Amino acid sequence: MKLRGLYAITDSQLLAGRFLAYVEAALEGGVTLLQYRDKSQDHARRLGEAEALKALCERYNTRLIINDDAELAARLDVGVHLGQTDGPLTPARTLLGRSAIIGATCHAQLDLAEQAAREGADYVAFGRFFNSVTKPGAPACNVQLLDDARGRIKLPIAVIGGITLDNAAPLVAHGADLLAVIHGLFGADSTAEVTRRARAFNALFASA
Ligand SMILES: Cc1ncc(COP(=O)(O)OP(=O)(O)O)c(N)n1
Ligand SMILES: Cc1ncsc1CCOP(=O)(O)O
Ligand SMILES: [Mg+2]
Repeated sequence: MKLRGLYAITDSQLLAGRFLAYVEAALEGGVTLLQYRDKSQDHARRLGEAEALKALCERYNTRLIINDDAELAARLDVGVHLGQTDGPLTPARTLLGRSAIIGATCHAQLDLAEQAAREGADYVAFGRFFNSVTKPGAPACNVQLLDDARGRIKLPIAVIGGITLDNAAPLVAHGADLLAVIHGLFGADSTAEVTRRARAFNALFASA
């Protein structure tokens, strides 16, 4: 499977009261990867929501990724995204098996991406590229990093942080494979607008 296109990420506060409706609207518009990102410790709710997302993803032929939590990913037999403080990649691969998608946060550092590749990641993620309402304190980087990554990083590259339809095109032009988006996708007033945005993000790849 080619990892290229929109990488939709959920946010439990932003999606409160409209969680599954907005996720389904995004899937309707086309989502390559869907990440369940919930920073709470409410394990029962997290399990229930992740199971509901897995069922939705199966209907839309989309791969589900769990943020931070390799154990939950293993329980659901889906992929995981691990940041630099979320635990090592090698045991996660052992736990999840060869076919699971495992992604790694590399901030603005190519050496972290090369290390993640050596440790068996399926994609690497750089960011934040723009101001992010969701994670304002994330380390900043710019498109020069994507230029530098060309030739050095063979894995698909996800970009994240403040990405909207207005600023995403240069990231794709500079080699991004996956646009990882929270607010720029789900910060919409209606399900119809979420679907429109998802389609528009994907269209950026068709013309690249
Ligand atoms: C696709 C993608 N890229 C980066 C991140 C950030 O991961 P991390 O640094 O572990 O921060 P949190 O998301 O856990 O707050 C991500 N989740 N997804
Ligand atoms: C999790 C994360 N890591 C770096 S920026 C970010 C937040 C992305 O959310 P948004 O698309 O709303 O800026
Ligand atoms: Mg994390």
